[in-house]
Amino acid sequence: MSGLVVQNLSVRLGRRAVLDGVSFTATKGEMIGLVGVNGAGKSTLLRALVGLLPSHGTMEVDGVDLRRISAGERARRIAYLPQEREIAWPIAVADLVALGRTPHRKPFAPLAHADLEAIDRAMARMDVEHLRAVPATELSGGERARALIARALAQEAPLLLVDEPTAGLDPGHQIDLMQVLTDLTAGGTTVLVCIHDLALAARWCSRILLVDAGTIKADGLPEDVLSHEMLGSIYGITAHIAEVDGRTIIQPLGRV
Ligand SMILES: Nc1ncnc2c1ncn2[C@@H]1O[C@H](COP(=O)(O)OP(=O)(O)OP(=O)(O)O)[C@@H](O)[C@H]1O
Repeated sequence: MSGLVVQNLSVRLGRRAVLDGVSFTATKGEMIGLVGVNGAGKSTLLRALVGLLPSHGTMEVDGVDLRRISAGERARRIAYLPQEREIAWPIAVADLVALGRTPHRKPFAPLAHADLEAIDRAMARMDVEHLRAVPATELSGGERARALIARALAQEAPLLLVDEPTAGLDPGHQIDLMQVLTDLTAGGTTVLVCIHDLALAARWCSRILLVDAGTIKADGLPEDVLSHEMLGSIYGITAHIAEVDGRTIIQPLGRV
């Protein structure tokens, strides 16, 4: 089938089963929010999908078994934004974003026209064009986050995995980013986004996977998964939940 198929995915780290029999499918053009408390296993799921962790179980993208393809082929199918925003050397923003094209290029080949277009598109989407020549080590936290997201977007892979992409972004850029991700899904990209901001998750995601202690505890529409009961039992919080223009609005209020 087209899209992502995950069946019985398990990850052990040390003596712990950090992911335990995770199964779900994501069809083309879905924007799926991964929510859950700290340590639930959300980042581990993304890292297993990109092959950064040893895992067991089935992982397929568009019918292709991810375990049977090279790292380069995998990188043409999956783009990944890690949670860490560290950039250790003073690479110019345009060169950082260009790294997203690596899976599409022959070793040492110059950037092709298609690469340059993808880089420009990604920088425009993340509003970092004006920072093109700035060393990444001289960016603010939010600017650095936007440059790193642009690098992932430049990869133009059919599956985009992003770990807390809105962390550190101002409210305007948070909305811009969620709109960019939505536009990508309209073009057929499948997006998995780890997100703690339940207001953004409810407003923008077409579906929510609730990760709890390494398993998928709930999988459904935001208004079904992000209920008062779930917010109380999983997060131990109360919230104001309303509907505006057909969208679920969530405002966390306090502890249960
Ligand atoms: N190298 C490791 N060895 C053992 N346990 C690990 C290792 N790395 C992560 N873990 C554990 O795996 C669990 C899941 O971590 P993960 O980063 O996937 O959680 P998360 O849901 O993304 O959390 P957060 O919301 O805090 O980002 C945590 O309990 C963490 O302590």
